Amino acid sequence: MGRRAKNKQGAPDAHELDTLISTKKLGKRKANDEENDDASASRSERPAKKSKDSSVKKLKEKKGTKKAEKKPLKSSKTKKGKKNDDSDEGWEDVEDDFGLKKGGKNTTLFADSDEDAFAGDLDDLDDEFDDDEIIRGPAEELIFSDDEEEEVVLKGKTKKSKQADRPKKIIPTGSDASSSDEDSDDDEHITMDNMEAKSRALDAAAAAEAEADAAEMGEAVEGDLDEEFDGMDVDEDEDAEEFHLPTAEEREAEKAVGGPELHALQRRLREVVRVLGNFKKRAEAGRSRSEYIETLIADIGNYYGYNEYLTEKLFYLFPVAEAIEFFEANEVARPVTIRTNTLRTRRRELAQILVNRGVNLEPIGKWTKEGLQVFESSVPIGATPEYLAGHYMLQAASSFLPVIALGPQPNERVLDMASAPGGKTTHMAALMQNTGVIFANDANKARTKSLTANVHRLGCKNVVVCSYDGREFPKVMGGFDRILLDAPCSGTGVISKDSSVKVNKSDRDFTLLSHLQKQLILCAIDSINPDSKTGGYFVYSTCSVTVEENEGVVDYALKKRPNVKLVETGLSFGREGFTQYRGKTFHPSVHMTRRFYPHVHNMDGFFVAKFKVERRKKQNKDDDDEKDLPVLTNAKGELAETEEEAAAPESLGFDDEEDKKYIEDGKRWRMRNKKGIRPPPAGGITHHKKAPVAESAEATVEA
Ligand SMILES: C[S@@+](CC[C@H](N)C(=O)[O-])C[C@H]1O[C@@H](n2cnc3c(N)ncnc32)[C@H](O)[C@@H]1O
Repeated sequence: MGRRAKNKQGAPDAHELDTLISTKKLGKRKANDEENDDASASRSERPAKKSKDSSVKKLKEKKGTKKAEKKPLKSSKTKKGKKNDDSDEGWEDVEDDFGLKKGGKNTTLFADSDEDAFAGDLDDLDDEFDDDEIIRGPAEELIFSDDEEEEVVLKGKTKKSKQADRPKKIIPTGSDASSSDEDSDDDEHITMDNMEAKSRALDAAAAAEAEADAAEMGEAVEGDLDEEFDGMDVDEDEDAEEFHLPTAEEREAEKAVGGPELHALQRRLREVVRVLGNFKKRAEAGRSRSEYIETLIADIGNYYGYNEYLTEKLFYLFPVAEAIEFFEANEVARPVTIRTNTLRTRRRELAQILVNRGVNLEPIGKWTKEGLQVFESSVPIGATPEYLAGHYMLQAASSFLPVIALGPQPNERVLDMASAPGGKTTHMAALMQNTGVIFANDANKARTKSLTANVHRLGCKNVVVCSYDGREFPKVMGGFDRILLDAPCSGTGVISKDSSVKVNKSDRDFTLLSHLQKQLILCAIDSINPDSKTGGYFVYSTCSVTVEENEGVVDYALKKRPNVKLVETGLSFGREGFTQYRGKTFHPSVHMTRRFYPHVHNMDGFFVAKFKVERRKKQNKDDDDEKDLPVLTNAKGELAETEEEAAAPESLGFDDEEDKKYIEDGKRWRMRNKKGIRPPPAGGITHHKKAPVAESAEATVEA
């Protein structure tokens, strides 16, 4: 059995993953769909509701058994914390659309996490990520349905809980690999005594697993499809009716009547994967591999509700069997994780308090000293007193990674070029122990509201919030020791959070986004001080898994800026970036970039690249690239004659004349605030130049 399959996140049928796309697994999807009226455009092509097949029934039985096995929170402290709770209360669903039932009223606890990595299609930016709702959210209690199916009522629609069982740990661990149905063992519960030991054990297992995973990935990517499938336990029912791959005409006819019947679609998916596993042996005479692939892509799109364009784009990232795992993982919510705000508390103390409140949690693993994974909670995790006091941030595990890779140091000057709502900014502030300065920028002014709120809530005192189009840098500011560009992207890594991505991205979106990303990456590189004594590092990240938004952008930067090189991210897990992809070849050092996947690491799809920026050498006048370089300016926005001049730290000095009025304004402010004196305006009130903000992210893309 492929180890990747074993380590998949704890979907209700995760323990059955030794069969790659078993009937049960496909059945689960069907069950979800039948009960979720959220039909997307492409899903409208799907067949109308049908009665549940036997596989779904089997799945239900299984789930019922697992529910019965589920144990209540154990610690006495927990019980104490739950004294007013119903015994069946607990964590219902950790998706972004947490469902709450109270007195028949349906409410949504979280609009989204603090982190909200997705920001691709710049049209959803204003509303999607505003976490005010989290801050103000009613402290209602989750009511755990007694129903065997664990259905929750969400916004007037019935939806099956995707988190019926306790989710698996983030990144594959030894315990995951050997996990059976009993993944909610009592001894997995954290206590203050076992926390450190458990963390160490987890870390050792995770490191070993990550290593094995990387090795396996190497084999899988290079391996022939036939080999990939040969060892797999793909259903092979000898008695089953012989499988016939439909012809193009037959598929057209099928489409005309609303697509294939669901059961037939499931079977066809299975069969095509099986055939592709050993094409020579299993293929129908006279049919080509590309016919099978074409059918499979269309069927995956149809089954999981993606448009064909995106299905194909994502499909080719993986060997066939693994692609199915990826699509399947996008149907399951990722675990809820929180980041301890070390400016306010310690992880140990936070864990203790939350355990007392009835939260079942564990450290995420060795790779983070701040992260905790929440398994269950009898209190709303986004409305505890500790949350409100800024002791933690609700933050996807993947979002820790670029900050860890960047490693900002105390007293540095740092730029977070696209920072709202501030998950990573506040993390950096904590690592810098509130020293130095972080310019937290975001082009979308509306989004800086939640950014500012988070900065205040978490007690970050070294953050300056600003709102420029990132492409204005280094014209507005430069000379940074480190920069993070967590770029606007398509969000293909966070489909489990935002399924609209499945249908709302076109070829044009990807072209425009990667163009914007390429512009931003050059501006970020040019804003680094190559002479930084402590840094000179830049991290590029996205919550997308497509190559054109990741390796394609990184490779472009390497070509355009010979003064930068990729360095190791320092992250202990993650797959290597592609150096070759569908006919494209990237710089060999691109292997140092890291990819993270939901089906492998049990976290959102993510990409991280770390660069070291060196001083630029004089460019050859005949260099064709020269004309593509942006106009060089120094930190004051003046045209710089040379690259050295543009990058020179001296250019960052204050211009006394220009700053005089700002200094005077500041003095008057202090007088007024301290003594209540209303100072006369000296030369009138100075209006700071309005920040040039990108009209909107959408406009940026449309441009
Ligand atoms: C992936 S999100 C950032 C998430 C953030 N780093 C965090 O951890 O909370 C990308 C951000 O880029 C911003 N953005 C879009 N276009 C931009 C541009 N041209 N310049 C700067 N920011 C931009 C969006 O408003 C969005 O907030």
